[in-house]
Amino acid sequence: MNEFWLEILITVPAAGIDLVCHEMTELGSTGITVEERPLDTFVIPDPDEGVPEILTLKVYFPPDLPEAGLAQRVAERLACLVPLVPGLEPVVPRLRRIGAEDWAENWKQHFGILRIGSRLVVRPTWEDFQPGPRDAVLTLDPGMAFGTGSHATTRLCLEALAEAYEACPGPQRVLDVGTGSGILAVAAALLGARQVLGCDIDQTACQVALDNARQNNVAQQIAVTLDPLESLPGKFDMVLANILAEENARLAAALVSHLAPGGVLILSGILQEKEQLVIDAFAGRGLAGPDIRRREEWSCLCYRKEA
Ligand SMILES: C[S@@+](CC[C@H](N)C(=O)[O-])C[C@H]1O[C@@H](n2cnc3c(N)ncnc32)[C@H](O)[C@@H]1O
Repeated sequence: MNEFWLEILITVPAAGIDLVCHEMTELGSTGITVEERPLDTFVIPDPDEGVPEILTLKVYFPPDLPEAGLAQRVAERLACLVPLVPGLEPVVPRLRRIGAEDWAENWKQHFGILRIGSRLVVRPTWEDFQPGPRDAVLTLDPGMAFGTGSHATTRLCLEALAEAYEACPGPQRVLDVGTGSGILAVAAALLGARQVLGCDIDQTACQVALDNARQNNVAQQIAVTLDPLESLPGKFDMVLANILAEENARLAAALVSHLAPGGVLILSGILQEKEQLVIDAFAGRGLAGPDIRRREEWSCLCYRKEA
């Protein structure tokens, strides 16, 4: 692994982003980010949201590239683009070294041991933890799928799920729609579910969920499928869906039809401003609730199907 990277900041008119990225890649850059466009795989970009006219690119070069003259070469490439990109300024950018650990390790600081309710503990693989006698420890190495527990939507689901298992016995048959990393499915199995079915539209997520089930020794209780919710057989004592508000609303009939009488429905991934959209979609479907939990800008709605 490289010990450091070379980082250059360039301000670029929005219309010139593609051309500048192309030139920087030609110069040897192996990574570029746009500061004003943070990538959040969970929030669909708002098509009405205007893009700023001027954007800041952070361009990363590997250290084996000759450092001397790199900023000058970048300026020359920018100068070539000036006739094509009105407003582009071919200044010699400042170059700085950043430690590789900034990338590879720093994010781990934001993902530590998480205790949820009286028994559930989410532990990243690199953290040591001495469990108490009643602790259900979920060990997770975030793969290429959503769900570490640190996102508010997952956290809200985990809290609602853990609460459902405060009563004994907790839900025995569980359906996790949009299982992602499998974090909710694994949590349910560790807390006592006998049968958990996770489904996802993403094949990588299904694989990661299975890996996490194996890592936590609950693979026997968990099945994962790519099949769409509408085609899944069975009724469940708990249905979890950490998907977007619009998707929860679209799937309302199918989600409720998979609930056994008295079953618990936990809906997450709902921006607070979209709460009413989901409440309206689930009204008149024989459900009591919702109990609403909120964290940051997110809401989680919990219902119980009438027995
Ligand atoms: C926000 S992630 C949630 C992951 C995990 N359950 C958690 O709570 O952290 C949403 C997941 O739902 C999946 N998804 C979105 N729409 C879906 C649908 N209609 N059916 C099944 N999975 C869906 C996505 O592929 C993604 O893995």
